[in-house]
Amino acid sequence: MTKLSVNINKIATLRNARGGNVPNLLTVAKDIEEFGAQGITIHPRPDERHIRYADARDLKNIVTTEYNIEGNPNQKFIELVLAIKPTQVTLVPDAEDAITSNAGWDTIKHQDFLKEVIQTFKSNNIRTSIFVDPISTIIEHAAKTGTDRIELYTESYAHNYSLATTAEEKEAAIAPFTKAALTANSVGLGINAGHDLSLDNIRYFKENVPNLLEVSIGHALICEALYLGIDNVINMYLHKLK
Ligand SMILES: CC(=O)[C@@H](O)[C@H](O)COP(=O)(O)O
Ligand SMILES: NCC(=O)COP(=O)(O)O
Repeated sequence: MTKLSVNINKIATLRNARGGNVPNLLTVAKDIEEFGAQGITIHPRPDERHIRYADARDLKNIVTTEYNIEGNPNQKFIELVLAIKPTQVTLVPDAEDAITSNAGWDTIKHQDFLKEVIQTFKSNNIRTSIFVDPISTIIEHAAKTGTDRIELYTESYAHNYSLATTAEEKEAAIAPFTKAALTANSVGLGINAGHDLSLDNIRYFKENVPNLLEVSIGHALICEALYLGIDNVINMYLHKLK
């Protein structure tokens, strides 16, 4: 089974637009779990443009499914995660001014740093995942950091799949991810995935990525919910992820 973790960054973006508390992030998180999602993901960014550090702490008392916190492990982020102790921390190497996450880790260059941070989290009983591109050597070196899982950065799949008009083009879009998953399986890493996954592309991804444990989905899911309703959309994802 592949778990669906809903990224609620965009709910916080909407709330922050008016400076008040509408929509209420905690209520939405609770409802998302009630609608069947098996996890809540947040990605607090240093400028707190959507999720605030206080939200991350408040959610700890609300989330009863898997709580996944993503971010670049600077000192402030590490302290936040250690204070909250979520189910999982996902390390993402994003620049402070990045509009959104735009690359995976270089697990060769940052091997020592990743080892140290991952050890810190794991010794606090927090599952670790690191965000990576679907490249075999990167994944083999990810295993050497001691991380429990990797999160495959799926932007290129989503982009190429959206342009594909033939079976061959769809196969070309997914091929690096199938190969990456086989590598991850062979070195004992659990596999998560995320970024730009959507109702359009999720089923083909799930069908072609062996042992996919979890997907975190935010941007597309919230956009789809504008037309279809969030309870309905969550159920559609759960159906496609069976
Ligand atoms: C790690 C990742 O892939 C991201 O998708 C991220 O969590 C989304 O962040 P934004 O909502 O800030 O674009
Ligand atoms: N880790 C990916 C995530 O949480 C959501 O990414 P997106 O669906 O907002 O692109």
